[in-house]
Amino acid sequence: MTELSLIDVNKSYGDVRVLEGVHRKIADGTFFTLLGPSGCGKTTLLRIVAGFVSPTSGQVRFGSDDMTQVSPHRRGVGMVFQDYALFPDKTVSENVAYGLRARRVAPRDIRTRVSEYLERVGLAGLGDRLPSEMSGGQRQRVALARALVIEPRVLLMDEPLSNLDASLRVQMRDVIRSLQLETRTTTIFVTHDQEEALAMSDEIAVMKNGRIDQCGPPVDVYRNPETAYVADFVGSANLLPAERLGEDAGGLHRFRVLGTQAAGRIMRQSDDGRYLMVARPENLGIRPAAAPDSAPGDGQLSGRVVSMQFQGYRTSYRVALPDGRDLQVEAFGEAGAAKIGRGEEVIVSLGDTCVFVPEADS
Ligand SMILES: Nc1ncnc2c1ncn2[C@@H]1O[C@H](COP(=O)(O)OP(=O)(O)OP(=O)(O)O)[C@@H](O)[C@H]1O
Repeated sequence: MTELSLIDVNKSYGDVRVLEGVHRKIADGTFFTLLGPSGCGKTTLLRIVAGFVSPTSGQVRFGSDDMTQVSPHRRGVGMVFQDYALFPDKTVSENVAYGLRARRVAPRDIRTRVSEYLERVGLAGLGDRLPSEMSGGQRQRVALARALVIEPRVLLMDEPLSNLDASLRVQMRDVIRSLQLETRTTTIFVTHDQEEALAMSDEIAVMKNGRIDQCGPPVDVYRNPETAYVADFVGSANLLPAERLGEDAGGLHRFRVLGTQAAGRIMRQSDDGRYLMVARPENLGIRPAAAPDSAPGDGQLSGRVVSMQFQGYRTSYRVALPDGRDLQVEAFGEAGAAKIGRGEEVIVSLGDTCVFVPEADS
């Protein structure tokens, strides 16, 4: 169990700044996810925590221990990689035993702990197989057992699910998260898959160009994105230009949005006073314009359905607005029962859960 501190971590390769001012405390036992597109610095940060890469400046601490100059094999980290990185000529048990042998644990204890961890990952009885005789999901379970059997201070996982097919990926999320909760190992998990990050994490750090753009529990990051980048990267979002009109009682701000008005919270102040409204597709309402009392009122926009996809429990609509923009709307339950057809005129209500972010990215 370890609290992990990243203290003003910077990394440059020549003139290229790969990490800039990464500063974060990760509480003991947290499942912490680094989420971002390719090239934003996730793997570099993970490798700095592991000790394979030295930061240009800054510190990595495990508890009160400064690990910045400590070599990787002395940090007590367990690692799981995308490509499993198992020894192909060693059996499953030998693979799992590797870290214990290196630590000179007594052979009898090694046997006990290896079978305990094989059981924990659901591979009891398969210890004599070679990795080549296992499926992708099973190989990743071996890698997980090998990383956890040493009872690491910190577990580091670099896109561990990316090589698995879609349904196995979803199943393995559960395996990894359950084991992490059982062992309470402080974990850093790298992914570019926002769904994976939302489903598994205690905290998500959304990275952009070597910086953490926003960090928080999944529900917070999803509901209260502070930038358009985060709103767009985590879940899908309609982003509409919004002109601030003033502040209501209760701290809500009133905006003009495409000719109508909407109120909501400002998540981060804009330097130039320009904002975007973030509206999640599932928070927008949709109804036929032909219904009685359907002139668009406050907080409503008129549009026309240009595409409709019925997906059972929900229906996804794309609604074209008169100014040429499209809105994505998701309707669930009865409202989502594909009742509105392609080409129909509709009224979209903006609802009261919209938030506002600066138009310009910081
Ligand atoms: N050894 C290196 N020398 C020079 N540049 C490097 C080195 N390692 C990484 N980089 C650069 O640092 C940036 C961040 O790379 P990193 O692998 O950390 O990104 P990432 O977010 O993990 O992306 P991916 O998901 O594609 O692995 C990239 O622009 C990469 O080209």
